[in-house]
Amino acid sequence: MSDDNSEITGSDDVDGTSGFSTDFEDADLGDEESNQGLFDDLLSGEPIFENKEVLRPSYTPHELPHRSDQINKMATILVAALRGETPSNILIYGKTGTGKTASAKFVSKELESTSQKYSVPCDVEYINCEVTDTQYRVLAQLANKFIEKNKGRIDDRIDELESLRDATEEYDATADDDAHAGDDPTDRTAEETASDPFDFVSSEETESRSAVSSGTESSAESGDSPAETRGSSDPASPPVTGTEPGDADGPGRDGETAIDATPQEPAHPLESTPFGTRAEVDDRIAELEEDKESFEEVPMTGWPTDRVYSVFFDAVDYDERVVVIMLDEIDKLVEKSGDDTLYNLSRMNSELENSRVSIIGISNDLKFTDFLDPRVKSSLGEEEIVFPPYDANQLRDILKHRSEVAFKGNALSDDVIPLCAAFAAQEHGDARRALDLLRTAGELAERSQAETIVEEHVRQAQDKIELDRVVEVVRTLPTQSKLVLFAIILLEKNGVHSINTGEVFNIYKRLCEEIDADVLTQRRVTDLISELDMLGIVNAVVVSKGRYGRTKEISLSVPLEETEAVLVSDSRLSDIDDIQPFVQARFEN
Ligand SMILES: Nc1ncnc2c1ncn2[C@@H]1O[C@H](COP(=O)(O)OP(=O)(O)OP(=O)(O)O)[C@@H](O)[C@H]1O
Repeated sequence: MSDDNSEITGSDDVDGTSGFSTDFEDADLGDEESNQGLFDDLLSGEPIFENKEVLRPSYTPHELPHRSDQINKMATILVAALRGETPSNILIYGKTGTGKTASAKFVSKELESTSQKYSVPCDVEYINCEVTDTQYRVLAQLANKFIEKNKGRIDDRIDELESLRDATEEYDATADDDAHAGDDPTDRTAEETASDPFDFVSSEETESRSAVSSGTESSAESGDSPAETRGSSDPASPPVTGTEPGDADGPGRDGETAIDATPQEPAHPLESTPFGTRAEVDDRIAELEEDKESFEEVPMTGWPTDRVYSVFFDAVDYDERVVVIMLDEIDKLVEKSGDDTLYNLSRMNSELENSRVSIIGISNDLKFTDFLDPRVKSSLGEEEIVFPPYDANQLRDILKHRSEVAFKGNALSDDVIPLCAAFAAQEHGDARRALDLLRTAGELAERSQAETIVEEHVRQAQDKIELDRVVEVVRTLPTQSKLVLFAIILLEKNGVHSINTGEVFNIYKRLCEEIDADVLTQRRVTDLISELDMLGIVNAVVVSKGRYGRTKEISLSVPLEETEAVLVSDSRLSDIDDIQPFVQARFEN
């Protein structure tokens, strides 16, 4: 057995790059000799980053400079939820990277934590409609989230009720014992309390016993019966269960327990609860178990939408609470599947009995409400908050805040942040782009083992990000557009300048034949060239040829080799072999 272990240990050694060694001696030797320092050099350079994660889009910052107006406005509207009222619906607009999602998430986090602090039930649910883009999926996702929350709450309640039942059982058993024993309960109480003052159960037992003494013996004198004692208290005040305060079946337990449970008159566990007997507690537990069983999760496809809606509706209305539903990229939902979801969500409040729903819609597209039913439009846009683009100075502040945590002390030269901010400000004031630039510049500096990030790294980062964008756009083009682009690339590669549509079409046709693709008409190919122009991949300008009319002159606006490499990585286009002679043959014709 120990041999086996030594083998495993030896082979698991991270330094053992020469392969598996079977005993410790080999492994030790391997440490020295087989390690060729692949990672050592990289590790030895002073790392530029202190914490790179804070520059990633997934990181939610604790501070959002230049967004306090928008954040305060959101908070002013949503505070209604903490008062148990329904907040107005909110529409948030702004271009990409202007901090809409980050601000909305920040506010909702605050809202949820404050609601917990003051025990006001309020739930916020976030949905990204770019991913969840049909009514079915939105409702199903919401239904399942609320079912999960409901189950969690039911479990908590059951736990509390079980503790209450146990405490009652114990209390009753003790009451019986004492009634038969005829001891002096007061003496025993004192002894037990002294023996372990911090033991909750024993002290509760103690209290129970003294309660028995006062409830049975002394009450005979005072005329109080235990039932009367119980009944006399406020039904809304808390049970003495020893469990954490929660939302069992009546709020506001804490202080009152302390006041009620005087040493002389310790409370019966069911006092101040809506339950008269242990059996009633058991019935309530059974009822909750049944509720829990009755929730049926919605499958991700297959049900009629009205069934999904009704499950969602019941799940939301199961509890008294305010629900805030945050629909990010809401325009994508409307674009893909119309405004039915928003219509259904916005009319829910008139039918809900226990809960209230409020919607926050977030969109990049200022015009999407033009496509909404007027009723949905007015209900959704009760409040509108605009997120303007950041200017270069604001981006500078944002980057400064983040860079303090992200980088080592002297890793940034002075001109880096202003340059990143300036580049991103040109791109419609996009904070995401600014952060990407800064992170990529840092990575490039780290890769070249530089000690500081300088202006040149930022410029390289700008080129790299641009190229990454191009690669992504080209990679996801439909095959026909790829063929048109390939034709343009082949022409450029062969030194053809001022390429016209006819030339592109001829090469395109040959490429289609080569890979057995349908050949589109020249008019359609012209449209595809215009689309490539709009994506910034080619530049197509209309030039007048005098009496020969007008024609389009096309040139590539992206790096040729990298773009070609992306195209041939497509399995269909990679079938085109020996491209060079093929194009030349075309020109010799
Ligand atoms: N004021 C700010 N302070 C710090 N970071 C910010 C600020 N505004 C935006 N960011 C950061 O910029 C990035 C983009 O922000 P966010 O996702 O909130 O933009 P958005 O407006 O929702 O964009 P999109 O519409 O593309 O989703 C995130 O990493 C975010 O943390």
